[in-house]
Amino acid sequence: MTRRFDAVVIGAGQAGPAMAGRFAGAGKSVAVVERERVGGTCVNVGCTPTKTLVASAYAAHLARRAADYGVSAGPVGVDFAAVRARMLAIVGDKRAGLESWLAGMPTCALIRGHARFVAPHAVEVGGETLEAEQIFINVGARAAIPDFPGLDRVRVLTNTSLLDLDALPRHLVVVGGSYIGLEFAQVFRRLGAEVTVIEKAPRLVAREDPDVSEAIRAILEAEGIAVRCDAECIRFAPQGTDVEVGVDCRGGAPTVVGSHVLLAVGRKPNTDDLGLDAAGVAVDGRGFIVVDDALRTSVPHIFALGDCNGRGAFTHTAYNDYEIVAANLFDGATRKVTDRIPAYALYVDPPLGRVGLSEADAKARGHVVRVGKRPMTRVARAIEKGETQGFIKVVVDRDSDAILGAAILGVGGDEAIHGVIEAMAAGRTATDYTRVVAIHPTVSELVPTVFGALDQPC
Ligand SMILES: Cc1cc2nc3c(=O)[nH]c(=O)nc-3n(C[C@H](O)[C@H](O)[C@H](O)COP(=O)(O)OP(=O)(O)OC[C@H]3O[C@@H](n4cnc5c(N)ncnc54)[C@H](O)[C@@H]3O)c2cc1C
Ligand SMILES: NC(=O)c1ccc[n+]([C@@H]2O[C@H](COP(=O)([O-])OP(=O)(O)OC[C@H]3O[C@@H](n4cnc5c(N)ncnc54)[C@H](O)[C@@H]3O)[C@@H](O)[C@H]2O)c1
Repeated sequence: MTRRFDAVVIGAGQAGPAMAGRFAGAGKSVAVVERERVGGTCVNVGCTPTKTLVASAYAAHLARRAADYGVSAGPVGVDFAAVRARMLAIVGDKRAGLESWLAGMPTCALIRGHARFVAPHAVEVGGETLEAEQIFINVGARAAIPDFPGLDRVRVLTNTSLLDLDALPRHLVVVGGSYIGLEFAQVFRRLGAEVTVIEKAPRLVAREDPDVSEAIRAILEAEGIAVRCDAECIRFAPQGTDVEVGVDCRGGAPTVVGSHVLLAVGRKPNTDDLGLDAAGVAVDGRGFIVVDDALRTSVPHIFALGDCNGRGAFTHTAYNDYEIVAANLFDGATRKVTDRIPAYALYVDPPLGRVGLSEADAKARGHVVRVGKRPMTRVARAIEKGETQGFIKVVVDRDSDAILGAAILGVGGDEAIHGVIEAMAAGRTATDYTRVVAIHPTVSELVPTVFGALDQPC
């Protein structure tokens, strides 16, 4: 059987449902094909569940520190089943909300199953062919599982299967010390597990400046997380019911034994089983769909949005991909993905808010930079809250006074960074920022001060 639509959207992640909504809102027919769960990675196994866990872990951490605030809370216990139940309830609500939103659109059909191209204008789902004028690929990514020696002899977890555990691991070994690895590492440590992080690079979150990496490492180690960097030749072997991880670091023991292992070494686009050849859609060497500045693939009526195009790996970048494509198709705009200023947060606690270039990247691109930095120990709000780890750092182009980037590692850093994001989006200079009158007492109020104290020792 063949059904015809104005548009077919493959994947109900962060861009697809919104795109379907735009078509349906314009009275056009649209099919959304989803092979797993509506809401994709973010809602089901990414942002939403992890941030509920971060919240539970924070509550446990603060309860243990209650005496610091003059509060006696008694012994702190963690009910892992209740933590999970809270997580599942919030995830379930969010997914159900999206499902009912899609179901409420009269010209939108949600079709369950795996979609595969059979021609440039046609995909097949469960024996049925769906034809459309335009096709939008929003298939996301999954955990990369490299072919480590011994992997076939042990059980390892990914961000997806870790969420299925119904008991707290005794000792979680996290391979990969970046976003996914570090968020889970701190969560499980705070919930009561022993945790070791193993990272191949010489430092954690190595795409950040060294001072950021060092501060994050210090925060995690202070909570009892063991960190092993420079780990070459990861290999696995069973040891009873435990798993031995060979690490070959420059220093320290050559193996770490844990009850559970999480692999968090990057993501792989879900493009290998999509029949892209049948449509003539080109991918790069890592399987990401090649797109132009307007997110068109090598086939003009097919667009790729979200993690599968390699232009971003965040929920807000996937959604922004939708905004760009929709504005260009429906509103006559000429928006481009290269206009996007990179911004993101790492949800360790305290969080790292980031925008634009790091100091190292700015220098590598030839900027002569001025840097402003202030530790959280000198931020009134952080002192009052009793959470003084981290710092505010801004990077400015010496010649143009342009704001190049910022990092706020500290309490409220994920929110306070938005002042800088918005200033950069509005094209404001560092001098402009020094004239902002911010609310006292906030972490944000120190950002103008930092811009006004460039090149000064912190
Ligand atoms: C543990 C974790 C935590 C994260 N935390 C954050 C965070 O705090 N903030 C943030 O911004 N980002 C976070 N991310 C990243 C974020 O989840 C992704 O960037 C985002 O979900 C990408 O959205 P997407 O629409 O591109 O793809 P996805 O959300 O992955 O959706 C793709 C959908 O396509 C479906 N699909 C795939 N192939 C097919 C097919 N052939 N046929 C039919 N359906 C198909 C999949 O089942 C899936 O539902 C996190 C990711 C992880 C793993
Ligand atoms: N807060 C957020 O917004 C958030 C949270 C989680 C995930 N995400 C998204 O998910 C994506 C994937 O996250 P990720 O942390 O899996 O990937 P990543 O690419 O950010 O980091 C992978 C880490 O694993 C290390 N690594 C690679 N091979 C290794 C090996 N053999 N042994 C030890 N370490 C090794 C890398 O050096 C790197 O530090 C991120 O790029 C991010 O966009 C975002």
